[in-house]
Amino acid sequence: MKLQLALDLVDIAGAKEIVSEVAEFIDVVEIGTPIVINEGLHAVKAIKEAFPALTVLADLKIMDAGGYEVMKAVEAGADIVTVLGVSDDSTIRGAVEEAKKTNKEILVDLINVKDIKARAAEVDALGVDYVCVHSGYDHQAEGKNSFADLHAIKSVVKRAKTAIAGGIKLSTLPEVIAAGPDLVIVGGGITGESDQKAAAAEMKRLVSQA
Ligand SMILES: O=C(CO)[C@H](O)[C@H](O)COP(=O)(O)O
Repeated sequence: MKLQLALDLVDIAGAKEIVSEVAEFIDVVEIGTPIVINEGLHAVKAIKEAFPALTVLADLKIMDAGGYEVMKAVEAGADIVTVLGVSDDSTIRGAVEEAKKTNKEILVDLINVKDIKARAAEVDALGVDYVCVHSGYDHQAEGKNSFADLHAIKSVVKRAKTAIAGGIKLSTLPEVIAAGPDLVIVGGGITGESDQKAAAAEMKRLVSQA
Protein backbone atom coordinates (compact mmCIF):
# COMPACT_ATOMS: atom_id res chain seq x y z
CA MET A 1 0.00 0.00 0.00
CA LYS A 2 1.38 3.41 -0.97
CA LEU A 3 0.93 6.93 0.39
CA GLN A 4 0.24 9.96 -1.79
CA LEU A 5 0.55 13.50 -0.48
CA ALA A 6 -1.99 15.83 -2.11
CA LEU A 7 -0.89 19.45 -2.33
CA ASP A 8 -3.81 21.75 -3.07
CA LEU A 9 -3.75 25.05 -1.24
CA VAL A 10 -0.15 26.15 -1.78
CA ASP A 11 1.92 27.74 -4.53
CA ILE A 12 5.05 26.19 -6.08
CA ALA A 13 7.33 27.53 -3.35
CA GLY A 14 5.00 26.27 -0.63
CA ALA A 15 4.75 22.88 -2.32
CA LYS A 16 8.53 22.54 -2.43
CA GLU A 17 8.76 23.45 1.23
CA ILE A 18 6.28 20.77 2.32
CA VAL A 19 7.75 18.08 0.07
CA SER A 20 11.24 18.81 1.41
CA GLU A 21 9.89 18.07 4.90
CA VAL A 22 8.09 14.84 4.14
CA ALA A 23 9.65 13.39 0.96
CA GLU A 24 11.11 10.37 2.75
CA PHE A 25 7.64 9.32 3.94
CA ILE A 26 5.63 9.58 0.72
CA ASP A 27 5.53 7.52 -2.46
CA VAL A 28 3.63 9.93 -4.69
CA VAL A 29 3.31 13.71 -4.62
CA GLU A 30 0.13 15.15 -6.12
CA ILE A 31 0.05 18.56 -7.72
CA GLY A 32 -3.58 19.29 -6.89
CA THR A 33 -6.17 20.82 -9.18
CA PRO A 34 -6.09 24.26 -7.48
CA ILE A 35 -2.31 24.51 -7.98
CA VAL A 36 -2.62 23.60 -11.65
CA ILE A 37 -5.38 26.19 -12.03
CA ASN A 38 -3.26 28.85 -10.32
CA GLU A 39 0.17 28.01 -11.69
CA GLY A 40 -0.36 25.77 -14.71
CA LEU A 41 1.70 22.70 -15.56
CA HIS A 42 4.82 24.66 -14.56
CA ALA A 43 4.05 23.43 -11.05
CA VAL A 44 4.33 19.80 -12.17
CA LYS A 45 7.61 20.58 -13.94
CA ALA A 46 9.05 22.41 -10.93
CA ILE A 47 8.26 19.61 -8.48
CA LYS A 48 9.51 16.86 -10.80
CA GLU A 49 12.75 18.75 -11.33
CA ALA A 50 13.19 19.36 -7.60
CA PHE A 51 12.27 15.79 -6.55
CA PRO A 52 13.08 13.49 -9.50
CA ALA A 53 12.93 10.36 -7.34
CA LEU A 54 9.29 10.95 -6.40
CA THR A 55 6.37 9.83 -8.51
CA VAL A 56 4.45 12.97 -9.49
CA LEU A 57 0.69 12.91 -10.06
CA ALA A 58 -0.94 15.78 -11.95
CA ASP A 59 -4.52 16.11 -10.70
CA LEU A 60 -5.93 17.62 -13.88
CA LYS A 61 -9.33 15.91 -13.45
CA ILE A 62 -9.52 15.65 -17.24
CA MET A 63 -13.05 15.68 -18.69
CA ASP A 64 -12.38 15.96 -22.43
CA ALA A 65 -9.48 15.78 -24.91
CA GLY A 66 -7.94 12.98 -22.85
CA GLY A 67 -5.06 12.19 -25.17
CA TYR A 68 -3.95 15.80 -25.64
CA GLU A 69 -4.16 16.80 -22.00
CA VAL A 70 -2.31 13.70 -20.82
CA MET A 71 0.38 14.40 -23.42
CA LYS A 72 0.91 17.93 -22.04
CA ALA A 73 1.00 16.72 -18.41
CA VAL A 74 3.52 14.01 -19.27
CA GLU A 75 5.67 16.53 -21.16
CA ALA A 76 5.72 18.57 -17.94
CA GLY A 77 6.95 15.56 -15.96
CA ALA A 78 3.83 13.83 -14.65
CA ASP A 79 4.05 10.11 -13.96
CA ILE A 80 0.34 9.72 -13.23
CA VAL A 81 -2.50 11.89 -14.60
CA THR A 82 -6.09 11.97 -13.38
CA VAL A 83 -9.17 11.69 -15.59
CA LEU A 84 -12.75 11.96 -14.33
CA GLY A 85 -14.85 8.81 -14.24
CA VAL A 86 -17.86 10.83 -15.46
CA SER A 87 -16.02 11.49 -18.74
CA ASP A 88 -16.94 9.72 -21.92
CA ASP A 89 -15.28 6.34 -22.50
CA SER A 90 -13.53 7.82 -25.55
CA THR A 91 -11.83 10.43 -23.33
CA ILE A 92 -10.59 7.74 -20.95
CA ARG A 93 -9.47 5.52 -23.83
CA GLY A 94 -7.52 8.44 -25.35
CA ALA A 95 -5.87 9.17 -22.02
CA VAL A 96 -4.86 5.53 -21.52
CA GLU A 97 -3.46 5.24 -25.05
CA GLU A 98 -1.39 8.41 -24.62
CA ALA A 99 -0.05 7.43 -21.20
CA LYS A 100 0.98 3.98 -22.40
CA LYS A 101 3.24 5.51 -25.09
CA THR A 102 5.64 6.68 -22.37
CA ASN A 103 4.89 4.10 -19.66
CA LYS A 104 2.93 6.60 -17.58
CA GLU A 105 -0.28 5.89 -15.68
CA ILE A 106 -3.90 7.03 -15.58
CA LEU A 107 -5.90 7.37 -12.38
CA VAL A 108 -9.64 7.61 -12.88
CA ASP A 109 -11.33 9.69 -10.18
CA LEU A 110 -14.91 8.54 -9.51
CA ILE A 111 -15.87 11.82 -7.79
CA ASN A 112 -19.61 12.48 -8.32
CA VAL A 113 -20.20 9.19 -10.15
CA LYS A 114 -23.68 7.98 -9.19
CA ASP A 115 -23.36 4.24 -9.81
CA ILE A 116 -19.88 3.74 -8.41
CA LYS A 117 -19.82 -0.04 -8.80
CA ALA A 118 -20.94 -0.12 -12.44
CA ARG A 119 -18.61 2.73 -13.53
CA ALA A 120 -15.65 1.24 -11.64
CA ALA A 121 -16.10 -2.03 -13.57
CA GLU A 122 -16.36 -0.12 -16.87
CA VAL A 123 -13.26 2.04 -16.39
CA ASP A 124 -11.33 -1.00 -15.16
CA ALA A 125 -12.14 -2.69 -18.47
CA LEU A 126 -10.85 0.41 -20.33
CA GLY A 127 -7.36 -0.39 -19.07
CA VAL A 128 -6.81 2.41 -16.56
CA ASP A 129 -4.11 1.98 -13.93
CA TYR A 130 -5.97 3.22 -10.85
CA VAL A 131 -9.64 3.51 -9.94
CA CYS A 132 -10.11 6.05 -7.15
CA VAL A 133 -13.08 6.76 -4.90
CA HIS A 134 -13.14 10.36 -3.77
CA SER A 135 -15.19 12.63 -1.55
CA GLY A 136 -14.24 16.12 -2.69
CA TYR A 137 -14.14 19.18 -0.48
CA ASP A 138 -17.80 20.01 -1.08
CA HIS A 139 -18.90 16.52 -0.07
CA GLN A 140 -16.56 16.55 2.91
CA ALA A 141 -18.26 19.77 4.03
CA GLU A 142 -21.53 17.81 4.07
CA GLY A 143 -19.92 15.15 6.28
CA LYS A 144 -19.54 12.55 3.53
CA ASN A 145 -16.64 10.17 2.99
CA SER A 146 -15.83 7.41 0.49
CA PHE A 147 -15.05 4.52 2.79
CA ALA A 148 -18.13 2.50 1.77
CA ASP A 149 -17.43 3.24 -1.89
CA LEU A 150 -13.97 1.72 -1.53
CA HIS A 151 -15.51 -1.55 -0.35
CA ALA A 152 -17.93 -1.42 -3.29
CA ILE A 153 -15.27 -0.97 -5.98
CA LYS A 154 -12.93 -3.55 -4.43
CA SER A 155 -15.49 -6.20 -5.33
CA VAL A 156 -15.60 -5.29 -9.04
CA VAL A 157 -12.18 -3.87 -9.99
CA LYS A 158 -10.17 -6.82 -11.27
CA ARG A 159 -7.05 -5.44 -12.93
CA ALA A 160 -6.47 -1.82 -11.90
CA LYS A 161 -5.12 -0.70 -8.57
CA THR A 162 -7.59 0.98 -6.20
CA ALA A 163 -7.19 4.34 -4.47
CA ILE A 164 -9.09 6.51 -2.03
CA ALA A 165 -9.05 10.27 -1.40
CA GLY A 166 -10.99 12.83 0.55
CA GLY A 167 -10.58 13.99 4.11
CA ILE A 168 -8.46 11.08 5.37
CA LYS A 169 -6.87 11.85 8.73
CA LEU A 170 -4.65 9.84 11.05
CA SER A 171 -7.74 8.98 13.10
CA THR A 172 -9.56 7.47 10.09
CA LEU A 173 -6.54 5.91 8.39
CA PRO A 174 -6.87 2.50 10.14
CA GLU A 175 -10.43 2.16 8.77
CA VAL A 176 -9.19 3.05 5.28
CA ILE A 177 -6.28 0.63 5.50
CA ALA A 178 -8.61 -2.17 6.60
CA ALA A 179 -10.49 -1.80 3.30
CA GLY A 180 -7.24 -2.55 1.45
CA PRO A 181 -6.67 0.16 -1.20
CA ASP A 182 -3.38 0.13 -3.13
CA LEU A 183 -2.99 3.90 -2.77
CA VAL A 184 -4.09 6.20 0.06
CA ILE A 185 -4.29 9.89 -0.87
CA VAL A 186 -3.96 12.42 1.94
CA GLY A 187 -3.97 16.21 1.70
CA GLY A 188 -5.15 18.16 4.73
CA GLY A 189 -4.45 15.19 7.00
CA ILE A 190 -0.77 16.03 6.53
CA THR A 191 -0.61 19.62 5.30
CA GLY A 192 -3.06 20.84 7.96
CA GLU A 193 -1.04 19.41 10.84
CA SER A 194 1.31 21.59 12.88
CA ASP A 195 3.95 18.83 12.64
CA GLN A 196 3.64 17.71 9.02
CA LYS A 197 6.70 15.49 9.22
CA ALA A 198 5.38 13.55 12.21
CA ALA A 199 1.96 13.11 10.58
CA ALA A 200 3.49 11.86 7.32
CA ALA A 201 5.88 9.55 9.18
CA GLU A 202 3.08 7.96 11.20
CA MET A 203 0.85 7.57 8.13
CA LYS A 204 3.71 5.99 6.21
CA ARG A 205 4.36 3.60 9.11
CA LEU A 206 0.71 2.51 9.10
CA VAL A 207 0.34 2.04 5.33
CA SER A 208 3.67 0.20 5.12
CA GLN A 209 2.42 -2.41 7.57
CA ALA A 210 -0.62 -3.17 5.44
O1 LIG B 1 -8.53 16.25 -5.14
C1 LIG B 1 -8.73 16.83 -4.10
C2 LIG B 1 -9.90 17.74 -3.96
O2 LIG B 1 -10.69 17.72 -5.10
C3 LIG B 1 -7.81 16.62 -2.94
O3 LIG B 1 -6.48 16.59 -3.39
C4 LIG B 1 -8.13 15.31 -2.23
O4 LIG B 1 -9.45 15.40 -1.73
C5 LIG B 1 -7.18 15.02 -1.08
O5 LIG B 1 -7.15 16.10 -0.19
P1 LIG B 1 -7.83 16.02 1.28
O6 LIG B 1 -7.18 14.84 1.99
O7 LIG B 1 -7.47 17.35 1.92
O8 LIG B 1 -9.29 15.81 1.09
